[in-house]
Amino acid sequence: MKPIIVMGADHAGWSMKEFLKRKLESEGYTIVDKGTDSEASVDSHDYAVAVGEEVSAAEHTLGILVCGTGIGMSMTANKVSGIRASLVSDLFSAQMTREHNAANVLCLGARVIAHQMAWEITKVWLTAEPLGGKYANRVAKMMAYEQSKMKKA
Ligand SMILES: O=C[C@H](O)[C@H](O)[C@H](O)COP(=O)(O)O
Repeated sequence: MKPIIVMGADHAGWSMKEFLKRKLESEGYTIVDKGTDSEASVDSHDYAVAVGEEVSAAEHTLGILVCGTGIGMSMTANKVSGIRASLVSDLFSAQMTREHNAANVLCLGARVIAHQMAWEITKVWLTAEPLGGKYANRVAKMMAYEQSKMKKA
């Protein structure tokens, strides 16, 4: 079963988000678009939180965030509990971040890579699956640390 894809972008990433959304819809994915809807200047933070919270709350859901570099999106999304967001610019990392790190949000930089490269990365990222075993144990440690900090707060 294909995951639901929650997407978000700031003004710098809007065009790439729209491109990827069309591609994903043509491949049969269901998209939840959290905006933005134009190239008017906005703050990436708002979209990273909106996508992160939805991915964190819902089963069988993955997120894709696009800003100029992908950096602001990834930094902010990783503040949301349950989110493992990774900024990816190459195909090997796209595969590894799913297989080894079980990333649940993909961040892309529209001022760093071309639209077509973003689509190639997205396809690899969505095809790769977390490998489990020692990798799952490492991800579990990561999430246990987050949970321990939340309890103290
Ligand atoms: O990490 C942040 C992103 O790259 C933003 O897309 C970028 O900072 C936006 O810059 P500006 O508001 O100057 O277009």
